[in-house]
Parts: sequence; structure tokens; C-alpha cells
Amino acid sequence: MSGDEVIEVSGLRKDFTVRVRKGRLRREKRTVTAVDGVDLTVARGEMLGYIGPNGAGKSTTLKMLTGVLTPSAGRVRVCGLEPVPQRTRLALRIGVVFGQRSQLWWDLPLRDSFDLLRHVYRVPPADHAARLRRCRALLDLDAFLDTPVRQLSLGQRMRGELTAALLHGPSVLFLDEPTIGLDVLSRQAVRGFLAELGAAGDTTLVLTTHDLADIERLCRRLVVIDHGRVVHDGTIEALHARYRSRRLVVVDLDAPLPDPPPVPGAVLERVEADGRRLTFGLETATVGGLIGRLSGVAELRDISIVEPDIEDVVARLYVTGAR
Ligand SMILES: Nc1ncnc2c1ncn2[C@@H]1O[C@H](COP(=O)(O)OP(=O)(O)OP(=O)(O)O)[C@@H](O)[C@H]1O
Repeated sequence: MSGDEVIEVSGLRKDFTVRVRKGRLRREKRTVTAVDGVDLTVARGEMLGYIGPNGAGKSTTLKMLTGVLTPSAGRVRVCGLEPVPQRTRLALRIGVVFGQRSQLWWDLPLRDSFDLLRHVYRVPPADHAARLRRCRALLDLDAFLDTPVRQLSLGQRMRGELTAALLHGPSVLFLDEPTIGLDVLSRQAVRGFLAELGAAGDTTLVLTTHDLADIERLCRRLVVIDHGRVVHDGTIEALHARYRSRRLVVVDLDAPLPDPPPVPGAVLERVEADGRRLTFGLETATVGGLIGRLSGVAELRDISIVEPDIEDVVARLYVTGAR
């Protein structure tokens, strides 16, 4: 361990006891294991995407990391603190944005919520003013700072929530579905803001999302959880490598090529438009090598390269994880 870890989790587990109907009157107790032995270490300044299919255990993990839920077993430390017993101290070190829950005062203008939070967290006025100034500029808050929170659009409120979570200068920011339901512009604003926050290097971000564009834009590291267990922990590139995702090269020809030549290191995946459009999957071949080979036997009209799609890879991972 380098000593620079802000999150250390080992053998983390959460069981819920639920009552299920058995027949007309009988109810039976059953245990649902939402998180089933998660190990995770996150270093200062990392931006971690924590993803998985519905019901995989993402929110439950985040709740245990932020002190909302007590683990059934395992060890959790966030900023060196044990989240549930040291929740008050932890609150000063972390920021939380959970899509469904607000930390703003519904009937107050956004500006007043921010002011109240300054008192709650006892933030020195100069620090508060500097952080608020930065958020106002980056998140474009000025047009609705004096609007009561209940009148804000979802995108405006989310920008307010992000600001509220950061005004006390936390070292770790937990975000549960921060872009859900946002329009394209708000989504871009939120992503751009988080990218900038992450690039500054002193805030650690842990993000759950079903929108993989969030992950591609923001996270170098991806942890995939399924049925409460980690099924992948690594970069997006490592995920592509593991699932042998290939770049595709689509070549349009002037005239049909009835018998395309074999290209070493590439696989002919599709022939369309009566032989005028060929799609190759690159394994070890380069785009240059492929084009060189084809241009010797046909007139090329157009070439496009399709990068592997993270949605496809993750869908495959969810299917195999479920098995
Ligand atoms: N309070 C609770 N009582 C009983 N079961 C629960 C409770 N909270 C979560 N669960 C169950 O634990 C499992 C994991 O739920 P969790 O909310 O952590 O999943 P998730 O990965 O966040 O899913 P989603 O993507 O749908 O938000 C699910 O089977 C869920 O039904």
C-alpha cells in the first residue's frame, strides 16, 4: 500500500432481510446479498467509474462508503475513517450527489442554501466565496441563483447539487447517476465540470452511471460489479482487450470486388452494397496496411474507421457476469 489511498475496502458485504409472500397468508424471511465481498482501493485523485446492471449493488456500496448503511461484514475506510461510526467527521471530507436525494432547501433560493451549508460545515468565508465563485463560473449558475430550488429544472438543480457537494472542499466526491434525466446541454455542462475537477488532481471521484459516455469522458478506471461482486477492475482499454473488441474499417469501392483478397491480421466481417462496401475487423493489421493491400486491387472511394463501442463490450460483460 502506498499510503495515498483514500478508499480502502476489503471483503465488503451487505445482506438485507426481506419478507417474501409464500401463498395467500404466509410470509417468509429471505436474505438478499446486495454486496458480496467487494475489494477496492482508490488512490487520491483517481476518477473511478463504478458500473453494473440494475440491482448489481452499486448504490448499496456507495451507501456503505458514505456511512448511510452499516456493512454486514468487511472493512471500509474512507479518508482513513470508518464511515458509520465516524460519519460526522467523514461528512467534512466527502461530498455526495445522489440523483434522487437533494441536499438543498426546497423553498429557499439556491444562494441561501449555499449560505446555510457554509454554516453547517463551518467553512471560512473566504474559502466559501472562492469555491462558490468557481462553481458559478464553471456551472453557469448566475441566471438561477435567486430562484427557489423547487422551481429549478432538473439540470439546474443538478448543477446546484454539485456546487452544494463541493463548497466545503471535500477530498472525495461520490456521485450516483449524476447525469440521469438531463438534457444534452446540462449533461455536457456536468461532465465538463467533473472532468475539470478531476483534472485538477486533488479530488477523488467515484461515479455510478448507466450512461457509459460519462465513463468514457471521465474515468480512466472502471470497476464493474454484478450480483454484488467485482467482475472487472481496470482501464476501458483492458476491457476491450479482454473481450477482443476490434476496430472496424469500412471501405467503399468504386466497383464491386467479388473476391476480396485476404488481409493478414484483419477479418472480413461484412460485404454489402453488392460487394461495393467491405467491413474489416482489425486484429493485428494496421489501417495503413489494410488500405495498402486493398488499393492494389481496387479503386477506393471512401474509408471510415469505427472504434469499438463500449456499450457492446459492457453488455457482453453483463451477460457473462450474470452467468
Ligand atoms: N433496503 C433494501 N432492502 C432490501 N433489499 C434491498 C435494499 N436496498 C437494495 N436492495 C436490494 O439489493 C440489491 C442491490 O441493490 P442496489 O440498489 O445496490 O443496486 P444498483 O446496482 O444500485 O441498481 P440500479 O442500477 O438499479 O440503481 C437489489 O437486489 C435490491 O433489490
